[in-house]
Amino acid sequence: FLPQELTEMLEKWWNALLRPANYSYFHIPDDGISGVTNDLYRVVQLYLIAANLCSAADELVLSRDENEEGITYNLAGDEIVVDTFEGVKVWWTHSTKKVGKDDEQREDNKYTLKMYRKNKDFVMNSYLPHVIANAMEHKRQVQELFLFSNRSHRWDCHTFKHPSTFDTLAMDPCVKSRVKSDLQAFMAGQTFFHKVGRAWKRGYLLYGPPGTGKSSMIAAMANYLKYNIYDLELTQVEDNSTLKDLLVNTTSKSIIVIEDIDCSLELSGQRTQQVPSPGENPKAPLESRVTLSGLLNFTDGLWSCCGDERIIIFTTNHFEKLDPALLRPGRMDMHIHMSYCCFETFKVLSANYLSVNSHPLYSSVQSLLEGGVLITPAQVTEFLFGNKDDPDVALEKLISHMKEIAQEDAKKTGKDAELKAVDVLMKENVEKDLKENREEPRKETPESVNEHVDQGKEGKMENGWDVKKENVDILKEIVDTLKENGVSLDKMVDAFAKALPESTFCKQNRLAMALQV
Ligand SMILES: Nc1ncnc2c1ncn2[C@@H]1O[C@H](COP(=O)(O)OP(=O)(O)OP(=O)(O)O)[C@@H](O)[C@H]1O
Repeated sequence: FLPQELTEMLEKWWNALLRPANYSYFHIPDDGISGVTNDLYRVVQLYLIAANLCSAADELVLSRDENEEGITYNLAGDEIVVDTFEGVKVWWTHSTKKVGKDDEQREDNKYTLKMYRKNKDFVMNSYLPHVIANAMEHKRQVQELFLFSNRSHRWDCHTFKHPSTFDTLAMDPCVKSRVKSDLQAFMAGQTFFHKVGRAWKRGYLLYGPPGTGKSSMIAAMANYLKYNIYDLELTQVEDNSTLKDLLVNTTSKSIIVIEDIDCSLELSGQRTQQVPSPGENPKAPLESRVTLSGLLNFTDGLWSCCGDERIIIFTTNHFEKLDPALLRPGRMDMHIHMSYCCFETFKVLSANYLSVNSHPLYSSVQSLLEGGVLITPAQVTEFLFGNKDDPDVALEKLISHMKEIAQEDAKKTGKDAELKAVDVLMKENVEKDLKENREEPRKETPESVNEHVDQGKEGKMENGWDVKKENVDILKEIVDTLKENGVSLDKMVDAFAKALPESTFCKQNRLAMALQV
């Protein structure tokens, strides 16, 4: 047995002797200079998997990290895999050597990249950047995502496994493809953003009623981009300075979400730092002192550039309540309206939940939706999920629910039309009365109107005016019967008005009031 040093020296000479003069070699050990882990080693490992080169080898070493789900592949001792990039051929090998003695023995692993000497510069300047880019993309695709939530001044980390994707998201197909293209352009936009001097970030405002898929959209975005999510609960943030600490501690390639921005803070008008009033605990956690200007400093001020490739999303159910400062062009780059179900949306949900792309009942769903029934995707999914094994039952139940909504709406609309008709009638009557009497306008009071009303015994009206109860009851009965027979309220009002003798102000008013009841 020869001492280790001598063996190594002989090995070196032997290799040098064997090495053809026209080849160059790059060694990539797992331990970098001064004992720091060499990240390039892991990058090469990922690249060989991503480029499917490992599968070409006959012998592989498999391992699994307890924190990772997948298996890691490595080339076994004598395996050589060939890669070709832009017509240039290179060879990869992997070797493991035991070094040190007894207790201090450890394994040194390294990849060796062999190339023709004439291609050395190309490998340095083009091939290796290609290896790194591909490995990073692969890492992005397979890595776990995390959801961070803020507790006071720090982030708590949770594994994020939300199944929502752009395929499962039901929404207007045009809007969906616009969002996807925008995200793609953003991801690939590093050079562009830097060229035009803009921070590499993008803001989205998602708005719409509850249950239309705003949270699902955020999850779909995160899964699509492979970005972690920072769910920022503003009411838990003490002040602007804590907000700053939290935001500078978010990483690149992440989505920062502030949900229900209209409810998170009384943002409107608070553009200046609030000062705690005397006696108030300056650290009071419930009374957030984050201001709109503090928040805006992070969305488009200097601090927003502490980290690249970040997306900021605000959501709201009440677009109209937002401060115009938040909506200013250039602040939120894209406003995305998540709306009630349309037929296209329904078809996506139906395909996902029931695995059907067409059904004889689709036409009924379509006409109800196109007839103006407002139902959220969340409501639709309840019917589909609850009956996912029986599309007939699922669709029948959904249709009957939608009919109920339509009837409710018709009732409400009827009431609106009713009130509108009363309004018009009363206005016309006042004008007519004034014209006929050619008097100065007289301010009507309940008492003065009552003077017009017949002297019979009264029923109390909602508006405080008194009218004869039996007349109101009869009128209500007639109105109900006509309604049941599908006579519209406008027609009823017309018919009643005509049926009355060329009447006095008080009689017509009584009709109007009765209808209002
Ligand atoms: N557009 C949609 N596409 C697919 N599923 C949806 C959609 N909208 C809602 N859903 C379903 O309804 C559930 C609730 O929706 P989600 O939480 O995304 O709505 P939201 O608009 O964020 O509601 P809120 O404003 O109350 O937070 C989701 O888990 C999903 O199953």
